[in-house]
Amino acid sequence: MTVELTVDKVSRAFGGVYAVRDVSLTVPAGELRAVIGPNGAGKSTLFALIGGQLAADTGTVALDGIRVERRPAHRRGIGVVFQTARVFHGMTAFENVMVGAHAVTRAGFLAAALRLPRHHRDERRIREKALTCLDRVGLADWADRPAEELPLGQQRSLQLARALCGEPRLLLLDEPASGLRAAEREHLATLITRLRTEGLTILLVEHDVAFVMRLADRITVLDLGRVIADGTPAEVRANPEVRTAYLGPETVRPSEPHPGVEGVAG
Ligand SMILES: Nc1ncnc2c1ncn2[C@@H]1O[C@H](COP(=O)(O)OP(=O)(O)OP(=O)(O)O)[C@@H](O)[C@H]1O
Repeated sequence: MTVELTVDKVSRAFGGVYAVRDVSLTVPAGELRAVIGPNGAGKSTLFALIGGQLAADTGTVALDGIRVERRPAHRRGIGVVFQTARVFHGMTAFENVMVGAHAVTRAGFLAAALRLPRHHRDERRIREKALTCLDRVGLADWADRPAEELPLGQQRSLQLARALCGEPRLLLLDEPASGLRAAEREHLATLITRLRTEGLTILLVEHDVAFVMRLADRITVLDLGRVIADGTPAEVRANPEVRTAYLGPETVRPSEPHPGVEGVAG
């Protein structure tokens, strides 16, 4: 089920200004790749171009060599957890995940409306799948709780469960650790690592550079819409261009560690 992601020379401009320009990257199957960069570097735009929430002006996106950039988001086989995503209020954790699972049943609306046997089979399958997804993120015991009552860390896990129910081959996580407390971050880090071990290819945008350095196999660094570095966490940490992008040219001295890029990473 693992899949390789290839982004080739993707660009997208807003009002004549490039948010993402000629970005190319390859994430081998089963890799956990982080994308970092200063504010406005183009990280969220790049994610939306890969996930299909935004159309690219030029360039291609392929999964295992099959181009998907013209497909709508729900037909790309990509699960996305957005920075701004919220759980659905007034629904239990289980029902929240059911919404994700419904997206992948094929029998669809007509079968449901006519109450065909196929619909009942599907419904049972969806319920089982939703429970499995909750279990995968450690929320099985919380299935019947109203989603909005879960602590923020568990709401994030719930969003992950919802994305997993769409049976993605690639997972895009946009700042999944933002706003979480230390213990919740730890839990999330363990969960993401486990999903990767289970065979998912994962792309992660995160401002918490320490979190990223610990988790990622490789890191791609964006600045002003372009890729300025790509390498292992150690390579990226040592890259002078990356330090300059984060701090600005005047403030960087080669011998000086940068708290964002190096200091926190130990
Ligand atoms: N819908 C839009 N309309 C106009 N400009 C946009 C739009 N989306 C993004 N931009 C611009 O594109 C550039 C890249 O934005 P983007 O949100 O992708 O960066 P980012 O790296 O995710 O930033 P942050 O870390 O602050 O979330 C910014 O200059 C932003 O103002």
